[in-house]
Amino acid sequence: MATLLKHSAKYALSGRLARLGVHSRHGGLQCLQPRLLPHQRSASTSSKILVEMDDSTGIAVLTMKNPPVNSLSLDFLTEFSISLEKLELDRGCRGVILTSALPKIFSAGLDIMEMYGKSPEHCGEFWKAVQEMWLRLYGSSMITIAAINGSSPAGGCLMALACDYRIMAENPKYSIGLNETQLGIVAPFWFKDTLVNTVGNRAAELSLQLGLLYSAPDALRTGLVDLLVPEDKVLSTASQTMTQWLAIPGENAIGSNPRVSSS
Ligand SMILES: CCCCC/C=C/C(=O)SCCNC(=O)CCNC(=O)[C@H](O)C(C)(C)COP(=O)(O)OP(=O)(O)OC[C@H]1O[C@@H](n2cnc3c(N)ncnc32)[C@H](O)[C@@H]1OP(=O)(O)O
Repeated sequence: MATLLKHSAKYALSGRLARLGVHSRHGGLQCLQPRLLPHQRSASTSSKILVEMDDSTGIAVLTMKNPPVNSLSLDFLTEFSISLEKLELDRGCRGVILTSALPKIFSAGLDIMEMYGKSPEHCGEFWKAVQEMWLRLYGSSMITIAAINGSSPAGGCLMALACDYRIMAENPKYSIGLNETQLGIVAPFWFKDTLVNTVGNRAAELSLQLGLLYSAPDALRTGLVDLLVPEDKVLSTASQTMTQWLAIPGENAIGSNPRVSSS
């Protein structure tokens, strides 16, 4: 089941890339264009996502840049999933760091404008894109680390939860959590499951029923994030942590993850 999830998530979107006509030097699909530095390459794969890949380390940094708050619109989610799929198909890429280009905000969650006054067809497409984003991240065969450099409510929190490890800026003004209840909506079961897998049953129950948004220190206490660091160290710490994870022999860091190995 675990392997199935990994593989189905990995290949579910490959048809979309093929339709976009993006091909690679491996005979598969192209990840990124070459850059001037010999050991690195980098490309802005879309208007809302910047992907910087370091060939020498196998680490890619995926930076969300969808002002004003990195809300997860249909366009954004589509670009996000395509960017992640390109990295998944790049044999040289072993780890992805997810972060934000915007000051004070990681992601404001689902784009509220996508959910009101839209046709059922549009809502269906939007919801499918939300699920694809989650499947891509949660089922990734790469190590994924969220470098949370700002607030991250609701769907933004889900994105972070879908990563293997979460490092947050230790700014007490930043908040994170699945606060859907406070918005008058119920988080879908797979939002809940992702939270339970991270913080455990009781903390997840309280968190979801009360729609709690945690300050960065409280998020660390409850296990919602794994590490707090000064704001200007979030990305560098994520890189160091990734290097440590990638040094685990074989694919053991992925294979030892209970969400993957026990299902
Ligand atoms: C149908 C079932 C769905 C179940 C699951 C749902 C999951 C979700 O993710 S629902 C979305 C939940 N997200 C939120 O409720 C976040 C709301 N936003 C905020 O809390 C704050 O905006 C902030 C903490 C993210 C940032 O605060 P601040 O820096 O003070 O910025 P502003 O509040 O002034 O916002 C700037 C600008 O951005 C617009 N905006 C904020 N959030 C969203 C969003 N989620 N979608 C679309 N647009 C958003 C906000 O309206 C402002 O716009 P302007 O007034 O035009 O400047």
